[in-house]
Amino acid sequence: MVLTVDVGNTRIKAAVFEGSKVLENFVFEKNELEKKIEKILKKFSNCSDLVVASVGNIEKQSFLAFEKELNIHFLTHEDIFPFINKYATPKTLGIDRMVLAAGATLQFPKQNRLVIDAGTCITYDFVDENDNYLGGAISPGLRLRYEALHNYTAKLPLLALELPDSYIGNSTQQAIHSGVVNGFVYEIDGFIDEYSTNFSNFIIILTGGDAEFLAKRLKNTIFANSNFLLESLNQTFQYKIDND
Ligand SMILES: Nc1ncnc2c1ncn2[C@@H]1O[C@H](COP(=O)(O)OP(=O)(O)O)[C@@H](O)[C@H]1O
Ligand SMILES: CC(C)(COP(=O)(O)O)[C@@H](O)C(=O)NCCC(=O)O
Ligand SMILES: [K+]
Repeated sequence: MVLTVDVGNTRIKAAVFEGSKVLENFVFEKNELEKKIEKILKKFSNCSDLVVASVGNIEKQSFLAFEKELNIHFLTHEDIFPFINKYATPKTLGIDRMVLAAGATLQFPKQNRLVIDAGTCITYDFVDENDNYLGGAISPGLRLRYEALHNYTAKLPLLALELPDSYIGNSTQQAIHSGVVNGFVYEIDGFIDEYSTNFSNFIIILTGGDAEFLAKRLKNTIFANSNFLLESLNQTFQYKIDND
């Protein structure tokens, strides 16, 4: 059994895998890390490996307490990945993006793949049919857009996510909802259109905390898989064992 842990900038997501099958999923806050992992390992005492991808401010040291119980694999860009990394700054590429690209490469062979992760940030990652990782884009996520408008202005309130009535917002609140939610959806549809113009035979994978919300609202039909990062983490680990 393998315990996978994804430390994002908002929350921690974890899952226990038996082979390629998910046994259970968990979501928790950063300050609950040790307590939650302890609890998971008590329930799934057959876990032999803990695999972590962290882009949050949690480092390897936070997991060393569990070293007696299982093997810790804290992934970095120095690990082995199934794609050719063409990013101009491979050392600064987020490990979450590397894991997503690895999962896309392994799960969808011989085709162009675009992974969109709508989390704290929206990340776009493109791996072509020859398994070259080319890069993508980073932009503010849904929650971050609401917070940025409030934090960097004097007059804009902090609003909770709400569907806008129209693209023409007729009040401050509606204008913010339209700008944030419609802007978010238009951006993603715009990127998908751009990729579609330039590449054929490509698959789109949508994941992250806002994936379900988004999938229903995009012009382009794509299926969301909120668990894609954790599944990819499990696959990246299996790939590492097979190829090390
Ligand atoms: N319970 C929740 N707590 C925080 N964010 C949530 C929650 N449910 C949905 N979200 C949405 O998920 C996004 C964060 O996604 P997530 O994948 O958890 O981020 P990260 O991987 O960067 O930590 C936010 O933009 C927010 O709109
Ligand atoms: C872009 C990110 C902040 C996204 O983080 P997330 O939204 O998943 O919490 C993360 O992938 C990161 O820190 N990347 C480093 C820069 C890069 O990928 O080029
Ligand atoms: K992301």
